[in-house]
Amino acid sequence: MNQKPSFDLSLYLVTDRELSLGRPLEFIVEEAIKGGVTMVQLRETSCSTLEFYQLAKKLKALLQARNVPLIINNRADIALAVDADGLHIGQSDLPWQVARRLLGPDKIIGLSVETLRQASDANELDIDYIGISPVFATPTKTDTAPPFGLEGVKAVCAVSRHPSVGIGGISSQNAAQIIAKGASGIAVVSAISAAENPRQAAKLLANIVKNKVYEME
Ligand SMILES: Cc1ncc(COP(=O)(O)OP(=O)(O)O)c(N)n1
Ligand SMILES: Cc1ncsc1CCOP(=O)(O)O
Ligand SMILES: [Mg+2]
Repeated sequence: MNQKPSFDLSLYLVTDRELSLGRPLEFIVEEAIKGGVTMVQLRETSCSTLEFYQLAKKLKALLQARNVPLIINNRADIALAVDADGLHIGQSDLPWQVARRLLGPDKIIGLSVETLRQASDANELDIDYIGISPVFATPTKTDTAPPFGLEGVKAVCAVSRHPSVGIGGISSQNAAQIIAKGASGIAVVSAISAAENPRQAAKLLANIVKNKVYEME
């Protein structure tokens, strides 16, 4: 019998090939895992369905071998096609009930919350984690709701029964504060994908999340 895989939100890499300085996606993901990434979301904003599917298939093989869950952004069809571990949806995506019906009880479903009200409403939903979105303004995604800021993260964590990750503008400079406000982890795009050394960047972030401290180098 299948069971929902246990998952660790500590350091969640969200992919973006456009920010990866010309390096292949597999390189970024492999290096990030070596540095301590615990979850990976395939999020590619300008790519055909065929290419998205092919990337998902490649990542599934790579991540399964390393015991790291693969989450697909937005596309339940692709999550099903590659038997991914889960799906991340936002407030304007497929409704969570439909996602749950399609994927079944054993897959991980993450939902973005953009307001405190959405966070408290999410307590009634059969989802597995929430993304606090965005914590800070970020050039990586500009069509967002107003940022929560650190006090917003604290308020969301206080009302939510779900584990949470902060996302948006997170770096080694502010990661510890997000964890200190009650989030289970951080989700990052540019802090790893655009880093000169993605493995080192992931290592530093993983250490900060684990120890809740900012360390120099
Ligand atoms: C972990 C995580 N949190 C939030 C988001 C944003 O989702 P959404 O609001 O649906 O925006 P898009 O990513 O679809 O542009 C996320 N992807 N991951
Ligand atoms: C996908 C997403 N959802 C909210 S902000 C964001 C992008 C985060 O990117 P970065 O970590 O580079 O700020
Ligand atoms: Mg979405």
